[in-house]
Amino acid sequence: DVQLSSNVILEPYDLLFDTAVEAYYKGDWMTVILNMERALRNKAAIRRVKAHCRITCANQSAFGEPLSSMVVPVPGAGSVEDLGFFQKIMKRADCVNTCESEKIGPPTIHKVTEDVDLEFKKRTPYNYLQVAYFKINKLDKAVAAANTFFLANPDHMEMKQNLDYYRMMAGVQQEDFKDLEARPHMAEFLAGKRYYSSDSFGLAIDHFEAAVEEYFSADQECRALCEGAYVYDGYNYMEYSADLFQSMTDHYMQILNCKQKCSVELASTAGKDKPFEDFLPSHFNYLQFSYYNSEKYEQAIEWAKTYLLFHPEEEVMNQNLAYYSAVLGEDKAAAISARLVVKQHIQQSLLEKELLYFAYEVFGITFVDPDSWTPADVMPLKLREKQKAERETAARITEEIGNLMKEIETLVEEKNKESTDIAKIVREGGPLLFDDIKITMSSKQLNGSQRVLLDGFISNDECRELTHLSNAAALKGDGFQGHPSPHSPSESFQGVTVLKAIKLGQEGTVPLKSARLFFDMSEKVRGVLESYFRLDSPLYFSYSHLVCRSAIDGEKVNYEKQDDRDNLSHPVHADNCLLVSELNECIKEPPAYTNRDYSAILYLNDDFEGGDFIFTELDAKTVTAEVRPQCGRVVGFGAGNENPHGVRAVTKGQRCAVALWFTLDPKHEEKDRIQAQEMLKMFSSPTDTEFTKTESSQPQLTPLDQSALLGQAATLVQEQAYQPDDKPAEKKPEEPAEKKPEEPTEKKPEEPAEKKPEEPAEKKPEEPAETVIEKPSDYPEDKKNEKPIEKHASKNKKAMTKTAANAGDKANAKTADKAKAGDKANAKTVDKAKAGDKANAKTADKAKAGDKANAKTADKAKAGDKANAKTADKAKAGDKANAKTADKAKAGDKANAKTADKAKAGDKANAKTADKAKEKPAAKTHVKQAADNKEQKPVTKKTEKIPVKKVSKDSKTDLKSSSDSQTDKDEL
Ligand SMILES: O=C(O)CCC(=O)C(=O)O
Ligand SMILES: [Fe+2]
Repeated sequence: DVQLSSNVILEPYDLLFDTAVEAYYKGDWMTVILNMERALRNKAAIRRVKAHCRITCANQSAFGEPLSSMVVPVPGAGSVEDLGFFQKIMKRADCVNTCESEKIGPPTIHKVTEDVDLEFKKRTPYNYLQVAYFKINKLDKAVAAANTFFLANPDHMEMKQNLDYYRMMAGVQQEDFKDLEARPHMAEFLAGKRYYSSDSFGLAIDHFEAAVEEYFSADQECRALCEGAYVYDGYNYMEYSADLFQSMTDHYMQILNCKQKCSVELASTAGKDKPFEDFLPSHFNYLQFSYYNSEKYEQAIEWAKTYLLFHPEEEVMNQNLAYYSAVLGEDKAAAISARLVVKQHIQQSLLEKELLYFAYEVFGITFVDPDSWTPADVMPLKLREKQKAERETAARITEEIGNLMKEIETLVEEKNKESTDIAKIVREGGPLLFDDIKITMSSKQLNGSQRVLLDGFISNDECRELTHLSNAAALKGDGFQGHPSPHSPSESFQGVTVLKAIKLGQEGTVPLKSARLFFDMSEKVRGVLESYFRLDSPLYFSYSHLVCRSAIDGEKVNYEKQDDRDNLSHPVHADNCLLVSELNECIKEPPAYTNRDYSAILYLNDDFEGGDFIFTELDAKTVTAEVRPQCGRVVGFGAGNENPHGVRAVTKGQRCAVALWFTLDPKHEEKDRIQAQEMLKMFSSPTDTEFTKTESSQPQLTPLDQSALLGQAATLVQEQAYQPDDKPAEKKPEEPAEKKPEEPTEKKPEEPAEKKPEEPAEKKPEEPAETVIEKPSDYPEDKKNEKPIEKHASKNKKAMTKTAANAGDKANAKTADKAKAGDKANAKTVDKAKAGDKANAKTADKAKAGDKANAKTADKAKAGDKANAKTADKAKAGDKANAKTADKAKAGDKANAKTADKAKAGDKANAKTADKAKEKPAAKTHVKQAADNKEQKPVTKKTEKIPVKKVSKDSKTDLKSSSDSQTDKDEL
C-alpha cells in the first residue's frame, strides 16, 4: 500500500529475480533474500497498482463535461455519439496511464517474459528463499518459504523432505508452516470451513462473512487485471487486420472472457488441484446454516435468499428458507432480501455472459461459461442447438478417428509383420551345426519364406529304428490304431509322443534306446532349425509326435481305387492359424495353436506311394513347392500364414515321420517334453546303467522289477507311467495330435523381466510423506465436504448437468488452458467472419476446428517449453535448493542432519520416540478429516436442535423431519 501512495519508480521484478538467482550461486544469501523479497514485493505492488488504477478510473463517472446532447454516450448511434463514447474511453485510458506511471513508472519496464511469469506462478522464488533463510538461520522464514513453495509444488520430493526435516527441528512451530501467498478470501473461506466442521458456527460466521467481503474485492481486482493488452496468441499478429469495431470487439470479448474466469481463478488454491465447485454460492450455504445454528434467523434468511439467487429451485434451501421464515414470522422474513452486492454481481455476470454469447453466435468467438448456476436461457437457443449439433459431430468425429486409428494400427501391424518377414528371409541361412546335414532347398527354391529342406539328419538304421518304435508303440495300443484318420478316411494313423515312447520304454514294451533316439533326434532338429533361421531367442518344443500314415487298402488290387482319391492325407492347413482358403485368410485365433512359431517334419522312409508334402498359397490350391519324403530329410518352416501346407494321399504303403512344432515363447513349452527329459536323465544315472543293460536283454523286466532297481526315483516315474492314459486304447483313445491342447501356462514361471524389481530401493522416498503434508486438513479432497447439506450436492449436480447441456462442454472451463486455446482460436474465426466467409457453416466449423487444433498444438508446444523450463529450473534451482543435501555438504554437518537435530532438541534418548513425535501431525490430520466427514449431514443437526413440530404444522416439514430422524438412526 506504500506503493500506492509513493511516486518511487519500482525496480523491475524480473531483474531483481535474476540478481537473487545469481547471488544464490555465489552463496551470497543476504543478497538472495534482499532481492528475492523485493522481487516478490514489487510484483505484488505492480498487480495492486494496476488493479487500483483501473478500478479508480472506472469509478470516476465523469471525465469532464459530457457532450451536451446526451446523457449516456452510446457508440455507433451516430458520429457525434461516438465522439462522446470515445471521449470517455480516452479519458479513461489517460487516467489509467497516468495513475500507473505515477506509481510504478513506465509500464514497459515491468513487462516480463513468459518464463519469468511462470517462475513466479510456480512460486520458485520461495525455493531460493528457503535455502537462503536456512543458511542464515532464519528458521521460521525458511519453513514458511518451504511451505509456500511446496503448496504449489506438491510433487517436489526434495521440498517434502525438507519440510519433514524442519518438522523435526527444535524451535520450529506449527504456525511457521505458513502460506505466504495465501489470498485473504481463500484463507478466510478455509478458516470458515474449519470452524464449520468443528461446529464452531460463531467463528465460522466471522470467517465466512469476511470471506465474502474479501471475495468481492478479490473479484474486482481479478476483473480489473483482465483489462490488459490484447493477446495475439495462436496466430501471427502481423496478419491481424480487424477494423475499429471488430478489433474492439475482439479485445473486449477477450477481456470479458477473462473476467468470467475470475470465478474459477478465485475458487482455486495452491495444494488443491481442482477449483472448489460452485465456490461463491457455497459461502452462502455455509452462512445460512451457521446463522441458523446460532439462532440468527434474519441472517440465515438473508443468506438462504442469497443462495437461492444462484439456484432458485434448490429444494433443500427452499425448505430451509421456509423453515427459518416460519420461525421468524413470515412477514418479517418477507422483508429480508438477498445481499445486494451479490445481486449486483449476478446481474453483471449475466450481462457479460449475454454479450459473450452474442459474440459467440455472431462472430464465433468461443465462450465457455465457467459457472454452474447460469440459467439455461442465458445461452441463445440457436447456440444451444448449434452446440448440441457440434457435440454430436464431435462424437462422430471421435468415433471415426477411433476407427481410423484402428485401421492404421492394423496397417502398421501388417507392415511390421512384413518387415519382420523380410528380416527373417535375410536372416535365414545360419550354420547347420552338423557336418552330415546339408541344405537341399532354401526358401527361395521352395518359392516362399521361412522354408527350408535339409537332408542327412539321421541314418537309415536310425530311420528303421524309429519306424519300429512307431509300430511297436502303436501295437501297444495307440489311439489311432486301426481307426481311420480324422484327416482322411482312406488311411489309418498311428502316433506316439516322446513321453509315451519313454514310458513304454520304461515299461519294456519298446526299446528305451529307441525312445531316447526319438528324443535326441527331435532335439537335433530343434537346434538346427534355431541356428538355420538365426533366431534371436531359443525355440522350445510345443508338441511332437512320431506318426505313420498307412493306406488302408494298400494292396495293388485296390490301387485303382486309391489312385482315384482326390482327398489329401492331410488337408492343406497352417500350423498356427485357421486357414480360410475361400477368403485367402488365416485367422490366428484359438482353437488354432497360435503359440506355434516353427514346424518341422523329419521323414523316416520313402517306400510308399503318394504322401508328398506340399506348400500352397493361402487359397489351399496353388501348390508352390513339393517335397518328397525320404529318410533323414527335414522340411522346416514358419508355422504361420506364410506356409499353408498339406500331405498328398498315401496311396500305398506306410509313411512315417516325426512331426515337430516349436514355440518361441517359453511359457508354452511342452510339459510332457520336460517330463520326458527328466525321466531320461534318471535313466542315465548310475542305477540306470544296470537298467539299460537289462533293458536290451530278454525277457524284459516288469515295471515292478524296474522300480525295485531304480529305487525311489523310479517309483516316481512309474507312478507317472501308470497314468490312466496308459490304459489300453479301446478304453481311452489318445487324442490326435492336432486336438491336443497346448500345455496350460499357469505353472510356468513368469517372464524374467516381470520378476525384476526395476527401481533400486534407494530411489524411493524415505518418508510416508503423504500423510504429513500433502493434504492438510483444511483442503479435504472429499467433494461432499464442500457442501453443507448433502442434498444440495446432488441437486447442484443436477443443475450443473442442466447448464452443461446448454453451455456445452463446461468441463473445459476448468482447464484454463483449453479455454484459452478457445480464445486464441477466436480471433482468426472473427477474421473469417469479417471476410464474408460466413457462407458455409461446415467449412467455417472445420476451419475453427483447425484453429483449435493449432491452438492445441501451440499449447502443447508451450507445454513442451514449460516442461523444458521445468527441467531447466530443476537443474538451476531445484536440486541445488535442496536444503538437506546442500546444508549437509556445505555446513560441514556431514554426520547426520537427523542426529544433529535430535541433539539440538535435547531428545538424545531415543531416535524412535523422536520419529513417533514427528508422525503426530499426520495422525491429527486424520482425525481432522474424520471430523470433516461429519460435516456432511447438517440437515440432521437441524432436526436435532429444533423439533419441527413446534415450529410449523406444514406437512412437508414434518415429512422431512421424519426422514431426518431416519438419517439420525442411520448415522447412529
Ligand atoms: O507329415 C507331414 O508331412 C506334414 C504333417 C503336418 O503338416 C501336420 O501334422 O501338421
Ligand atoms: Fe502341419
